[in-house]
Order: sequence, then C-alpha cells, then structure tokens
Amino acid sequence: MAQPDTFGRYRVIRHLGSGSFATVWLAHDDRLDTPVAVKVLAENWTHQLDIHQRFLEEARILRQADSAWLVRVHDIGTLPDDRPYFVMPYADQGSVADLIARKRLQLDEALRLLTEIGQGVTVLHRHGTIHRDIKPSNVLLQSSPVGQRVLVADLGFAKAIDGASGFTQAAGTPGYMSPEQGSPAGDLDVRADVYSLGAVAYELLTGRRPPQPPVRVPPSRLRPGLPRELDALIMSALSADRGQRPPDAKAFTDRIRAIRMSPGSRRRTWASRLRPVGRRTAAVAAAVTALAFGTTAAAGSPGLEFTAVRAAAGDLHLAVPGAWAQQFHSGLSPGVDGEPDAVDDGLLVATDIDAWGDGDGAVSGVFAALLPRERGAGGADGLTPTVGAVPCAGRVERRTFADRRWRGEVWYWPDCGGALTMAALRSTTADRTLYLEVRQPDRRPEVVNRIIAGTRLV
Ligand SMILES: Nc1ncnc2c1ncn2[C@@H]1O[C@H](COP(=O)(O)OP(=O)(O)OP(=O)(O)O)[C@@H](O)[C@H]1O
Repeated sequence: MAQPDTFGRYRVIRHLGSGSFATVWLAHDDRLDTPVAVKVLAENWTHQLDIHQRFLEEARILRQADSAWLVRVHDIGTLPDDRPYFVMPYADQGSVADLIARKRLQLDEALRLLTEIGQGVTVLHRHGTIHRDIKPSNVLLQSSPVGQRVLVADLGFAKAIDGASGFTQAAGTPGYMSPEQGSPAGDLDVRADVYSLGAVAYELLTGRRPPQPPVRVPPSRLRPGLPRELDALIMSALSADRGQRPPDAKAFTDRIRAIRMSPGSRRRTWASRLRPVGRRTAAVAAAVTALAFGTTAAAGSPGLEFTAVRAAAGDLHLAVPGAWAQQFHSGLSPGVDGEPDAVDDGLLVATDIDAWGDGDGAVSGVFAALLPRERGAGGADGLTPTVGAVPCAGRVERRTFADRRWRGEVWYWPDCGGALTMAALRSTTADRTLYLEVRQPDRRPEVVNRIIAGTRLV
C-alpha cells in the first residue's frame, strides 16, 4: 500500500493501521495546525455499494451523535478514485487493547475506563444505534489537557435499533459478541452491546477475554478479591439469556459507577497502598514531644493542641493535633500491585492506623511521605496524576499553597468518608517533594494549613 501525500487538505504522515474495510492514516491539518486521523475506505471495497454506504453511515452516526465519549468526525471527502474518507481527532495513546497488553490495570483504573466506555455506548443507544462490535481495540485513548480521554470508535458494524430486528448478517468479534449476534436469525437489541461491555469488563479486570458463551468462570476466579457486586454484574451482562442482562448500557454503567464509588472499591489513596515495614510504634512514640506551639497553634482550631512527631529515619518532622497522635507507623514501603518504589520515608499518625485505609470517616490522622525529586519532575504538577486522581465522589476544592518552606497544591474533598485532603508540595530549600494526606471526620480545613506549616525537613 503506497503512502499517499495528501487527502484533501490533510498532509499524510504515516499509516496507523488497517481494519477489514478501511485504512487509517495519521495526517496533519496544516490550516488548523493539528494532527488528525483519516479513515479511508479500502480500495477493494470501493465499488461494493453496501460497504460504501456503511462506511458513510459510520461517519454520519459519529457526526450526529457528536459526543465527547465517541470519536468525532470533523470532515468528510472523496478521493479522485471515488473512495470516501473521513477525518477524526488523532488518538495519540493507542487503544485500550494496547493498554491491557502493556500492564495489569488497577481496579480503579479498570472501573474508570469501563465507566467512560459505558458512557460512549449509552450515547449511541440514546441515538438509536447498536454498536455491535465493542471491544478493547475499538476504544481509543487520547491525551487532553484534563487527562486521558476515552473514545468509543469503529462503528463499521453499527446498526439502527429500529432496523436491527430480523437482521440476518452475523457481525461482531468472537469473545466479545453476544450469542444472538452469531445466530443468523437473531434479532438484536441494545442488550447485545451490554454483553460486549461485560466482555470488555472481564478483560480489563483479568487480562483475558471471556471464554465462548455460556461463560461459567467469573472474573474473581482469575483475579481474587474483586468486589462481589462487580463479579455478579459482569456475569449477568455475559448471560446467554439477554433477559438476565442489565437492560441497556446506561443501566450497566450506572452500576459500575456505583461500585466504583462504594467504600470497598473506592480509589485507595497513596497511604493506604503502602505497607508498614514492621511496627515501630514504640520507637516513634519515643520521638513524640510536646511542641511549643502553645495557644497560638490552637487559635482558630479550638481544642486542638499540636504535637511534634518525627519519622524514625529522622528527617521528617510533623506537627499534628495531639488527639490524633494515638498510633504511629514510620517506615512504609510500597506494598501492593507494582506501586512505584518512590517513597524515601513515610510516617502515618492516626487515631487508628489499622482503619486508616478503610476511608469510612471514623479515623483522624496524617500520612506524610517524602518522594525523590524525579517523581515530581516539572514542578508539583508532576504529582497531579497521583494526587489529583479522584478518591471518591463529590465536590473537590483545589488550591495552591505557598509559605517559606513549601509550595504546591492542595486538594480537599469535604465528603470523602469525613474530609480528605491530599497535598503535593515542593520544599523551597531542599530537593524533596512532600506528599500529604489528612483525614478528619470533623472537617476543619484550617487544620490542614497548620499541619503543612508545621512539617519540616531536618
Ligand atoms: N482516530 C484514530 N486515532 C488513532 N488511531 C486510530 C484512529 N481510528 C482508528 N485508528 C487505528 O487505526 C487502525 C484501523 O482502524 P479500523 O477502525 O479501520 O479497524 P480495526 O478496528 O483495527 O479493525 P476492524 O474494523 O476490522 O474491527 C486501528 O489500529 C485503530 O486503532
């Protein structure tokens, strides 16, 4: 396949891939100065009227649906040899299939992707369209200023809901396709896509596509510890009997969202992913001294006397409300699922350290960790993906912080099992970054500033 120079005003850069009916090229829109992906009908199908029509129909559906959850179509054209093409934004991070091949996904990341894929399919169902070929390679990922965007793509098999009844041509991809799609007389409805969403969920969580229906091995058998409701939802979506499935993509997605936000699978904050290296309670307790803050520390925070606590390794000093300093852990190491080996030193001070990770709102405390410089290269923003990830539903307040020791950003969730604060702060004097989490059921944001101001490197 020779590389063309241009498609209309789009200058071709390189081949991105070829599917059954089309080829996709990376090109550059010189007028708007932006990369684009151009999908061109394959030469051998140019004169096959039904394929030609279906290609244009894909572009029309995407244009009409015009959704942030679907790949958008900006332009359409015809080449001199009569082949149609359409122009989309370039998804620079590849597909979800590439992502799964690269790494095992954390539960929260898998649930986030599923929620976003489900939103895209919900848009299609509202538009009156069944996708019929939802699978990880048809979900694209694009960088954006606000994080990664998930785009449902490839509507080459999409069908109007009204016209799907009695449709005879089998279409879909084995492993992701509902049993009714494989049967010649199977009339289809949106529950065919719900089956595929279940199959994608299965693969996102286990790394393997489900076996042919009827599926009998639940995902938790391959990945122990999944929330029970999640296992049950995926198995119901994968029911051979579509009457047992959630009725549409919205119902499926709402339940995934609810599971994601439930305390059991809420995104674990950094502190709760760290494993204590032995119990050093006694050693650290010995390092606790009353701090000479006196009444000034308590001003504005009635009843809060601050206490100084030092990490066993010695170079991190915290000032925390004395009432919180019931239990300590010093020296925490990355504990779970290949978390980065990034923590130099960590200190957890809380009313109950064993309940810290539960996030149920009963614990007050502070977790502090020093990170090597490169972790936050490029300013405190380098920590945004870690700190700015959503630990629970609801409002978040984001602000900057600067005093003579620390500069950075603070995120505050007033309703996250009590109030939760996360902060990423650069030392103004040393080559270190401080990551802080503060949990407090009684919601006193001013306490956070006191804690930051009282944190010192020595
Ligand atoms: N907007 C885009 N940005 C970046 N890559 C894209 C874009 N659209 C499609 N691609 C890539 O181009 C390749 C071909 O896509 P296409 O949709 O034609 O077929 P497919 O999904 O690979 O196969 P089939 O249609 O047979 O299921 C895929 O690798 C796909 O990831």
